[in-house]
Amino acid sequence: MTIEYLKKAEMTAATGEQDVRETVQAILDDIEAGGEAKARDYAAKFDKWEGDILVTPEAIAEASAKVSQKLKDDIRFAHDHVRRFAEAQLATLQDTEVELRPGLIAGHRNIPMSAAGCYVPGGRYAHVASAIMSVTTAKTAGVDQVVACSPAKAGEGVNPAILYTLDLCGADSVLALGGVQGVAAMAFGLFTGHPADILVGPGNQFVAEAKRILYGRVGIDMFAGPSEVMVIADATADPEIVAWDLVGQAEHGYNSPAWLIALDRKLAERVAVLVPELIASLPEVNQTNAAAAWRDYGEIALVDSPEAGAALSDNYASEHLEVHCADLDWWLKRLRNYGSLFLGEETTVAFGDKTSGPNHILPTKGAARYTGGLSVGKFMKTVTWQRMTRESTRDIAQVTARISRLEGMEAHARTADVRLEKWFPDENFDLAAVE
Ligand SMILES: NC(=O)C1=CN([C@@H]2O[C@H](COP(=O)(O)OP(=O)(O)OC[C@H]3O[C@@H](n4cnc5c(N)ncnc54)[C@H](O)[C@@H]3O)[C@@H](O)[C@H]2O)C=CC1
Ligand SMILES: O=C(O)[C@@H](O)CS(=O)(=O)O
Ligand SMILES: [Zn+2]
Repeated sequence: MTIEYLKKAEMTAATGEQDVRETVQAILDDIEAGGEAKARDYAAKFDKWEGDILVTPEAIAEASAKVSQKLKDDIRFAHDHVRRFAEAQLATLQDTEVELRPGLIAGHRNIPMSAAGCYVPGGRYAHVASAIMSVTTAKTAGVDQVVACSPAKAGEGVNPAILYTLDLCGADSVLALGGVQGVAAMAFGLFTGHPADILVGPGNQFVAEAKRILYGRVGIDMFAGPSEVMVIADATADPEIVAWDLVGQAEHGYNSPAWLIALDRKLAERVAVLVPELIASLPEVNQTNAAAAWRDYGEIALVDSPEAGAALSDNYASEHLEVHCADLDWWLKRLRNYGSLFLGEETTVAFGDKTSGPNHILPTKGAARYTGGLSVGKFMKTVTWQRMTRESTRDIAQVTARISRLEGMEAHARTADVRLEKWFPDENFDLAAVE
């Protein structure tokens, strides 16, 4: 198996991690000590926003009135797919119970969390689709209190289309806060009195790191940082479509990796020429983002077999993975590590990002090795229960007492002894530790 890099990235997803960690920890400590006033200070400092933090129903109505009917229809179109996909996933989460031995019944229940905090990014772009992805999924799962936050722009507030969307999807409250201050406010219940049980949603490196640091005190969906795309393409692929799909995600920001694994040299060389040309054709902000991302994080690797391509792809565990190859079924079966998979050139990451249905809040920085993206299951706790008849305790209590004594846990053993004494007074049991 050989891998030849036609373009190798200078930077990896881990570049600059330590600086971000220190910045984020300092802001979190400050807000934990200083509460709402400190959160306001950071909104003023980073986003120049000094207006209301808790968005009022009147402000939401006013913002919604500014959104055109055509855009409302498009948002509803996307929302309908995301909600129906989430409902289909919910239907697969079944409670269960089983009789493990006569009289011993054990089960599990899926219980939605009570409060969720949904981060909706808004620094560079107006992430309307992210609002749909998190809030709709939380509400479909049955979360009672859904608090959303999104950065406000100086003099304008939160983007009107995002406010309309959050309201449509069922957010219970909305905070005009972004970055670490938004994440902290949702975790600590500032402005709403509803501290989040789980924080979800994508964001830049500061947002993703804030969630990571808070994990443990609250649940998080996953590490959903700067967007990544990988395309695996063979000689059957259209180089222009491949190149656009790489550029399509590189525009997210200067630190968004776009990787190509090519099974054909001609295709790889053509894409290498096309990508900078396509980037140059973009509007200025998008061009600046994508050019930096491609320069520092872009890669083109040439491999000599599908197996080598699949193995390399699994190492990267990309957030988004597109396959433009013959025999898509082989790839579907073989690939293991990705946030979301797009099979064939008829689909593309942007379709998934905006409208098609499966969630776009997905693991980055290799987290796809151990988790998938956001789904109703992330808002659920699968908790277990058990009950037993007195008769069934006879065997369980004896084994429990013996294992507990072997472990040196005498009080555990006595909780078994006491039951056997009370419920089977005429019987003798061997309750000593077994060596
Ligand atoms: N993994 C996923 O599923 C997805 C990831 N994304 C990613 O979300 C990100 C969105 O990023 P942005 O546009 O920046 O919006 P954002 O809303 O995530 O971040 C903006 C906030 O960052 C904070 N900030 C900016 N500079 C800072 C600094 N020097 N120190 C501390 N805080 C600072 C500000 O408070 C600002 O409100 C992109 O990286 C995109 O790729 C977007 C959608 C899905
Ligand atoms: O990383 C992601 O999932 C993004 O590509 C989603 S969006 O383009 O911001 O909608
Ligand atoms: Zn995208």
